[in-house]
Amino acid sequence: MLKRCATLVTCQLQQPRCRYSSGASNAEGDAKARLGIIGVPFSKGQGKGGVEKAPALLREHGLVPLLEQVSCGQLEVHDYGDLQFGVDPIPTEAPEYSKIKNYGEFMGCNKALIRKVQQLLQENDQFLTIGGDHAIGFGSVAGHLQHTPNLSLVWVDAHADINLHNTSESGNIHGMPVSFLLKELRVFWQHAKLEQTAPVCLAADQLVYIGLRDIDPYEAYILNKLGIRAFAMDSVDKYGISKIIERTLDSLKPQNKIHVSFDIDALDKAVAPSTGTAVCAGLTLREGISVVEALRDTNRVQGIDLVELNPSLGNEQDVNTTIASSLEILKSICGYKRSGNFANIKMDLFETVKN
Ligand SMILES: NC(=[NH2+])NCCC[C@H](N)C(=O)O
Ligand SMILES: [Mn+2]
Ligand SMILES: [Mn+2]
Repeated sequence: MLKRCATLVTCQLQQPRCRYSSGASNAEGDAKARLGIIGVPFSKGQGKGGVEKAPALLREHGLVPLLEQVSCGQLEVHDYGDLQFGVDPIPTEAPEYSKIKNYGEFMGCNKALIRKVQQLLQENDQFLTIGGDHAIGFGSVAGHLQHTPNLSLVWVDAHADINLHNTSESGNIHGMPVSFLLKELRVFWQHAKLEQTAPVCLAADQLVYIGLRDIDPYEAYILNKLGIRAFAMDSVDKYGISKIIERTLDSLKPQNKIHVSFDIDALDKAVAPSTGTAVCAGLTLREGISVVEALRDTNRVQGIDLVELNPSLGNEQDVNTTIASSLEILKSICGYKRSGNFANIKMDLFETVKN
């Protein structure tokens, strides 16, 4: 019996070895891939305090060892701590920006993040940005774009976050980061001087949304006008998540690296209640995991954001549920296989049995 088991394992060694598959392959073959983590405790993109506590909380819940463990020893995780940032002045020539809440705080933080992400990519194969609210999606993706101009962005979210200063109903800048990234919308932000801080921008055809179900009217107009691919929850329900994943992968240029910006409110309230703008009828945890597994398996994911986990919202059970879901998403994107993997087992255990 045990002998058969040993044979079975030997035969199956043909299976591709486990490696941290979500990104650039490592030049030295067997060398571990490096993942750099940066915490961004920014909460000024919306009105609810508490979201700034998420990076420390995820670390307390063992984020770093967890990611090293699920990558079956193929990943070295480097935690760069939390981003330090200041406040930028509001451009005097743009009094309309004062309609946005905390523009100066937003720019101060994102400029620092743009620089930090470039450093992370010089020193690592992949990076993970932990928010904070989704306003930091601008700096994270913009920093990524300055390092790797050929980039596709998968924005997993209940919201499109593509408002402009003059279309936002709330004035909350966590509902706007995508508009700062797109080439086609730069003209609306001309006083932000983005050509100095983030000259490389994203083409609308390299953005895909998954999970949308709360889109403002002007956002719907922008998505339509720019022909942006958006798989809202009605499409997920109509076609099923596997079809949506297939269509997402088909739409990404195969030579491009991938940035996955995951807003935890993409998931259903039942599995992610502790978030500032929860919307019902979202992705199940299994659907969320399937999305990130498929992206990971392309071996092209180079940047990841996990945002909008707010431990000050809901009761203790809500917070624990939301932390657990966040960790499941991050585990899967960093290499955890639900189908199991044996790439890093000690083969000599089987040798002993055989003899
Ligand atoms: N990252 C988020 N959770 N964004 C929610 C944005 C909600 C709304 N569309 C707004 O602009 O205010
Ligand atoms: Mn968002
Ligand atoms: Mn959202």
